[in-house]
Amino acid sequence: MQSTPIKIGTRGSKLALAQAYETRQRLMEAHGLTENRFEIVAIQTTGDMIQDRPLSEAGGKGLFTKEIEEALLDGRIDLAVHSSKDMPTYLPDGLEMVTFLPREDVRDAFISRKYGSLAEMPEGAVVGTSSLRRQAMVKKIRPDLDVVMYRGNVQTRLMKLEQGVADATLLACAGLRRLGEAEVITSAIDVDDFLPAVGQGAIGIETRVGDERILELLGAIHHRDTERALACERAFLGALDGSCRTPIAGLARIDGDSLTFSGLVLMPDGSAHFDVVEEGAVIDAQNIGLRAADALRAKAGAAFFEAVLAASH
Ligand SMILES: NCc1[nH]cc(CCC(=O)O)c1CC(=O)O
Repeated sequence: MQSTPIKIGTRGSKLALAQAYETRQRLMEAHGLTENRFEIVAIQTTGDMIQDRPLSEAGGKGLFTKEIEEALLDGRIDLAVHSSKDMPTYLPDGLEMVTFLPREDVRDAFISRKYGSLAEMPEGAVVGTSSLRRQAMVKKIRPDLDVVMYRGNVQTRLMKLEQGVADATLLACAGLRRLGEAEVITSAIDVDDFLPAVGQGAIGIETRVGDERILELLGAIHHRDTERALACERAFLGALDGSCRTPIAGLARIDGDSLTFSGLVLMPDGSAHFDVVEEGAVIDAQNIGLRAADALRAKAGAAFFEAVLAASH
């Protein structure tokens, strides 16, 4: 391997850095390196700077990736480590995300000092979240609970809980585990009760198209089944909604050669929802996601999607 360090780009949040370190660790182990040949480059993004309003109002998902993608295209970094969940459906020309690390726990975590689960919360108790999907899912299951929306990274959201802004919050189990904070999880919610976001728990690595040197390096840490699950989930999301103003959930589960995808769209207030299940061969992952999107669109109708967008403004 050459001697100039390979530059790993990432956002600067604690979680993003933990994911970049995990990637470096896996690369060093997979290639039997004893000496660090990687430099981690933290890049501040527009999304990190906006703290005063919901991101869905500020223009959606690309906000956390633009500056990192510019660095990748400029050659200031060689690869970018992302939470797949935060990645836009379509990437800029010249970039691709084809490498995935083994997926962490995909479930959402219920976190509270007062109650053991959503079901145990009394009427009128407050759930704080910054995700439209979680808001809608909570309202779907428990219309009698209050949901307050607030922004901030994982640490900020946990702090708001301590300050009593909410009685409970929901966060991805994966992020908490990667931060070494799994002990704050009161209970992990079964995916059949609370479908995760597309890409939840999966670290994706973005690279320049055709950068064989880097792609070959990454081949050693790539996890095939995670790639296929993500291909399915991202096809589903892309076919339904490129923005993040629609509460959408989706999860592909792989068992041997077969893949089962479950998808869900909801009204932000949880008052209506439509779900879909599609199965097929793993090699057909992307088509299964597209089929699920078609089926869901047919079931829900165009008026439903218009109503969702009108309600999430
Ligand atoms: N939107 C923020 C974000 N992006 C990725 C994760 C957690 C890790 C993951 O889902 O892979 C989180 C925080 C959360 O949802 O709790």
